[in-house]
Amino acid sequence: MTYVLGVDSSTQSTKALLVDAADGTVVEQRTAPHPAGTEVDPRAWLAAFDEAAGPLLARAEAVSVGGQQHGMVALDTAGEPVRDALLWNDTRSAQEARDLIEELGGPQACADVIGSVMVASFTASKLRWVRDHEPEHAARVSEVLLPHDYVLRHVAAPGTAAFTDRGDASGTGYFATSKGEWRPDLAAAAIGHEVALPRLVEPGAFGGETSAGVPIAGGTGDNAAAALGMGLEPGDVLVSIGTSGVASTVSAVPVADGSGAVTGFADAAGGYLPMATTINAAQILDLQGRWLGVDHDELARLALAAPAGANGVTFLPYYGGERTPNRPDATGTWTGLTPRTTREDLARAAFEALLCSLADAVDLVVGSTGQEPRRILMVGGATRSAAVRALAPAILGRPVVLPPSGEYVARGAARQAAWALSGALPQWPLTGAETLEAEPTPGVREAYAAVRDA
Ligand SMILES: Nc1ncnc2c1ncn2[C@@H]1O[C@H](COP(=O)(O)OP(=O)(O)O)[C@@H](O)[C@H]1O
Ligand SMILES: O=C(CO)[C@@H](O)[C@H](O)COP(=O)(O)O
Repeated sequence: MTYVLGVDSSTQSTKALLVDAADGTVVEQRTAPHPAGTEVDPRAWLAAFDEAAGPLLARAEAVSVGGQQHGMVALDTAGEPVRDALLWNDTRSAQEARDLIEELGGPQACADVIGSVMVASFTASKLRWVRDHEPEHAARVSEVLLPHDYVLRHVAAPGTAAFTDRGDASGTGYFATSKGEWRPDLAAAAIGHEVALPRLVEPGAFGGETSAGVPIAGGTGDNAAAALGMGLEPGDVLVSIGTSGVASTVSAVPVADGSGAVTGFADAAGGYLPMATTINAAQILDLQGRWLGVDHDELARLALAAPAGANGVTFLPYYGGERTPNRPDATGTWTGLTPRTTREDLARAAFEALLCSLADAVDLVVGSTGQEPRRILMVGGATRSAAVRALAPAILGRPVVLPPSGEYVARGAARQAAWALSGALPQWPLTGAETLEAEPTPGVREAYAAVRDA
């Protein structure tokens, strides 16, 4: 048996899968939590890697990591963090994103250069924020990595120079996505001086090895890894409901959407990954459960006991600011509350708001391709909820393919490692997927849209 190790270093936790390289069967699985917040000491991710993946590494013949995109890991000359990492869901750099867009010549020019219109999530805007608000930290920044690059360097033998891939690089704001090249001048313009950037590893190649000689693939961003893990094909739309809500698809040609609705990232296989991302997703349900004093199962039961439309209760779930639509300073807005509103209505409204927000993201991605999707697939932690599974096809207005419960980012990282090991992208069957169907409830989306557009 040849085993490969795939790791997802995502927003809330590290998930490690030891996988049979021949067919993708998961042999062992471990996780470790990450600290909460949008500003995190990145060394916590290294400890989480050691806890979750460390015990599996000795049995693997290759390893790779998919990581939360965009996070700014700013290091000094000794390779130590200058400050805590600012994550993709930290919106403090919204003005800096606008400034950088203007310096590039406006939204379309920005999309033409980097593939996307920058938002607060992008690494470059965070570098600019540090330059303008923490000049003493900015002056000490000598190298900038993304979360997965930082984890991979920890996994690699001491002295290995950091490496990354074009998928994750395309979310920085200083990478020319359609050309596949760093733009070190844009990184320097963001932070105020030149900084070292990780070496780019080609799709399906190794970038280094561990002290024990286990080869390490280039890794990638978590959404590019999920596309690999799901075997996404053109025409498929993947909806991921984790900390972020994501609608993504794969494309052979780059996207440059000057409206900013769809980001034109690269994927991990040499193509592109048009995406729309929300900042508020699974945690809408976490918060609602806390407010109602119930766990996830009870929240789902309450929601399914209320009628579609939650008796007129609707809300915009933009609690942490939002990115799709681009409202970094937004907060949550509830409407339709009356003396007759029940706990069931409140629970139902949470699922409907989450799914309406995701339906908006799906529409944007579908609109960018101009084609009705071949399949809509759904993954991520919140798909464990019976109410998400029941209401998703009704609100998305289409059947939804649900693969067996699993960690598809980590599976994608494992597939990347197996690719580099064998020299060919292995075909791993995805068996046991279920198709979820329900009568569409367009009225729910109309009510949500009315509040969103008010
Ligand atoms: N049964 C459930 N119902 C709803 N949400 C759930 C359930 N189980 C887990 N979650 C949520 O899923 C989220 C974690 O999903 P995950 O895809 O691992 O996120 P990330 O990759 O962003 O770290 C958490 O917010 C968690 O509360
Ligand atoms: O910012 C984005 C995509 O642009 C997010 O999708 C992050 O990549 C975090 O992902 P999760 O931890 O929620 O999976």
